[in-house]
Amino acid sequence: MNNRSGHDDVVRSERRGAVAILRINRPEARNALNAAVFAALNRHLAELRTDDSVRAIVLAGASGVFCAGADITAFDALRADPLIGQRRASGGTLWADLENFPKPVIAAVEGLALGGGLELVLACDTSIVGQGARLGLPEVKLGVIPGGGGTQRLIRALGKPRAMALLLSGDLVTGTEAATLGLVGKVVDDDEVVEQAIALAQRISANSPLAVALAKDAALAAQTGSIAAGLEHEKRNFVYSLASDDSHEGQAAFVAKRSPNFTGR
Ligand SMILES: CCCCCCCCCCCCC/C=C/C(=O)SCCNC(=O)CCNC(=O)[C@H](O)C(C)(C)COP(=O)(O)OP(=O)(O)OC[C@H]1O[C@@H](n2cnc3c(N)ncnc32)[C@H](O)[C@@H]1OP(=O)(O)O
Repeated sequence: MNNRSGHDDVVRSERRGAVAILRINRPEARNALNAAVFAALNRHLAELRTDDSVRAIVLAGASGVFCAGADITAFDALRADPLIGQRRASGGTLWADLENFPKPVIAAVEGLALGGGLELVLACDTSIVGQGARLGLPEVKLGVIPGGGGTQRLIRALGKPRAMALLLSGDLVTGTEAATLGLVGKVVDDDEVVEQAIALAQRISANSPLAVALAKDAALAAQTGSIAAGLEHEKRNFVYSLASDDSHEGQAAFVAKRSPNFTGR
């Protein structure tokens, strides 16, 4: 079905054990983001948040492309949306919901991650990118600027000189260059991206879900506050993890020389 109609399968979900894979599915528009995609992503995340059988998420795109950014043909809808000015970012709170999701989210970037597509990557915890992929924030070439957190997350990821060069030129970089810059987690062969992202998600899923959530929560605090406040946040989470059933199970499994069976409590 032509997804330009905004049909509900604009985001497809599949499972690999404890890993949920979400695929943006608008190949006819290079997986460009529109209201239907945002609504579907929000719905899937809401379901996965409370599904204890899911321990990690992989975000990917259909047909060998991650995402070509916001749907440029939807700009009129954005202009007409009275809430855009009041929203923290265009597209609502998806970006922050993704960044603060209580389970790890890994972007599997094949082909293209442009504009809002790269902003999705930057909101994820980490990313696996194909060496030949092209990434960038070309918004300034369209007379707009990133509206999904790209100006803030790019400078935190790369530092001012490198971030400004990409942000103000709209230049694209390859997956290999992105890895060298520190824009992505890992670069792999183009045909291994999704499987490597799933493999990373599966390794994370074997760990204590509670410890993973507490570690992510503490690490994210480093992006917003002082190191003193971040260390206090880490200490609170450490003490909480030490008192958990999972920490007792991890200790017992080590002593008994067996694999732990974590419950996330
Ligand atoms: C009202 C409530 C709002 C809800 C939320 C809505 C979305 C809000 C998101 C807000 C995000 C924050 C701000 C972000 C802004 C942006 O991301 S701006 C867009 C940045 N991206 C680009 O500039 C990329 C534009 N596209 C291209 O450069 C090229 O198309 C390509 C991606 C490099 C692919 O080129 P090629 O392989 O040569 O194929 P094409 O023929 O060019 O494209 C194939 C078809 O796909 C359509 N398409 C591609 N990109 C987009 C896009 N971004 N938006 C819409 N459509 C796109 C292209 O038009 C072709 O379609 P057809 O002509 O019908 O075949």
